Amino acid sequence: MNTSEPIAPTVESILAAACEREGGKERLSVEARSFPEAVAEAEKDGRTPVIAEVKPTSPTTKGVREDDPVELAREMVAGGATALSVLTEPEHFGGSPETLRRVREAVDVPVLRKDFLLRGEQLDVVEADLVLLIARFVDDLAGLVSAAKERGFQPLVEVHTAAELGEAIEAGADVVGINNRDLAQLEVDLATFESVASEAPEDVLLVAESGIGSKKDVRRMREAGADALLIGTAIMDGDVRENTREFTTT
Ligand SMILES: O=C(O)c1ccccc1NCC(=O)[C@H](O)[C@H](O)COP(=O)(O)O
Repeated sequence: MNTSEPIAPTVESILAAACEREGGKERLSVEARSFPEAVAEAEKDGRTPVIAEVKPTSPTTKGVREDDPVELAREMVAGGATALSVLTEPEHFGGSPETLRRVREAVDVPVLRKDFLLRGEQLDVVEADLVLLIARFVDDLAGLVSAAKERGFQPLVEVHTAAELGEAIEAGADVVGINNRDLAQLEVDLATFESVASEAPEDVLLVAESGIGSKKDVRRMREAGADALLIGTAIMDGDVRENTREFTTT
């Protein structure tokens, strides 16, 4: 792991499970749906580019959403989502690679694989358009970014600090997610995006992640330079089509 900070016990447990998880048997080759093109299309239509997250549960959410994830995904797209994020982590988030496979087959927007991937062979478990790589947790970030690109995935490299942003750029990231949730302590602060985004080069596509719960938050992240927003909890809480519509229209 790429940090010496103390880590919350839940995150220790997530990482221990991620270390144990096996990779795929054969190297994948993916024909990815372009995320930058989907973002440009949303902007052209006057929709705020939102990655809506199919997140059945999480360590910081109460309860589990039992509805069919494919139905939820279709509703999110009907609400104007530019892309979807699907949890594939089974132990703490109620996700699975099979859920991602079914969702990607059912929709035509780009789909992000949301997991805690640590090694190249773990990329080979299921096809997706984007894969999340968390700078803080990956030892060889440049190696994993290259491994993802070689397979055809678009890596979304997640950072939480300006130093991690520098590592992500150095590693070849074109799409960077700035997570407002501190994965060491699980605290959320939207000021994180504002301070880290101000250090980002112009040509990087910036995604504001976590803790976005209102139109006011959307405006705040957009004003700070977010090209797109990743929203989970606030979309999963209630009518997902209406919630997605609320965030995609300003
Ligand atoms: O969401 C959690 O509880 C969580 C706990 C431990 C590690 C990661 C966690 N979330 C990962 C995410 O990045 C979010 O699912 C995503 O950014 C959406 O956030 P939100 O809109 O706040 O649900």
